[in-house]
Amino acid sequence: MNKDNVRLAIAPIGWTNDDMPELGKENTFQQIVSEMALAGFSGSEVGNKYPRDPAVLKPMLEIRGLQIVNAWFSTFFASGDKAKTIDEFINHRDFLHAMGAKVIGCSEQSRSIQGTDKAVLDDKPFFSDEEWRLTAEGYNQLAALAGEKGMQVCLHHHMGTGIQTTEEIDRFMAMTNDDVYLLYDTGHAYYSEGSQQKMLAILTRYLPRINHVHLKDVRNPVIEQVRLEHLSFLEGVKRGTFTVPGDGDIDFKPVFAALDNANYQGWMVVEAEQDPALANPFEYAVKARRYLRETAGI
Ligand SMILES: O=C1C[C@@H](O)[C@H](O)[C@@H](O)C1=O
Ligand SMILES: [Co+2]
Repeated sequence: MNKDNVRLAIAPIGWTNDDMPELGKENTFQQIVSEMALAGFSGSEVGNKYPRDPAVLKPMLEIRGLQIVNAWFSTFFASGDKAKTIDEFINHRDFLHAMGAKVIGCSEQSRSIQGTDKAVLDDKPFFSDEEWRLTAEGYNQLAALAGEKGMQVCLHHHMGTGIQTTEEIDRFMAMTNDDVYLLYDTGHAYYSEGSQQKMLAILTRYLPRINHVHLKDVRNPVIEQVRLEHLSFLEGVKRGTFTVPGDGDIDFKPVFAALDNANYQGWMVVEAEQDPALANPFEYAVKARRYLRETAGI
């Protein structure tokens, strides 16, 4: 891939998991960011151990050659919580803007089962026409608010939510304006659609509107356990659904080729939540960095 176009970040979720704070609670903020830098990454997303004051956070990252590239934001438009979502979004946008980030990755969490004990492959929500209307209208407004600061908003399609499958991503992208972008997450696309081919089809269809990429690999045998035992998303994570690129069953070469051919300019973020007691986060960060050097040439 063209090194001038793409930069590499890693998410803290391998060290401390925001969805299950008991995973990695012993890992400190300073350890996390030091290990990210030592593994050879130049960006990070934001985790629950990070100081939220830009005046404190920025110098602690800068001294390690790191910058904040995005932070997760949950929206609740479909369930009618527009005013609260917009209020919180403005605070979040201003924090990310102060940190120098350019994109704001959001996930529509109305009726989401991602953090519950429901079976992720059986019980996901499906939005009504009215819920779709509210969601699209909300995201169009978020894009305008992001634009006020020269930033862009993107939707993180996610397992267990109303915007998970190819059809749902298609509907979301069709109903929103062109300044609403897609955060493409390889792991969630593969997990939802069950094949490399369908995972790639989402990527190639939306390349011009993808402005942020999460690189997650998956372990097919664990997804099979989730299916057969009707497990929740989080139970799957604890059993090892996800791992770093190159360590699981996804072939990332066509992902890199498609992004490169489309002249993708932006961040690619290694995001591989697993139990840090079973998968040492520093070891896996180094493994991911080596794989990206060898396979993507970056
Ligand atoms: O971007 C993400 C953030 C996490 O909190 C989430 O559950 C994970 O799977 C993900 O893709
Ligand atoms: Co992600």
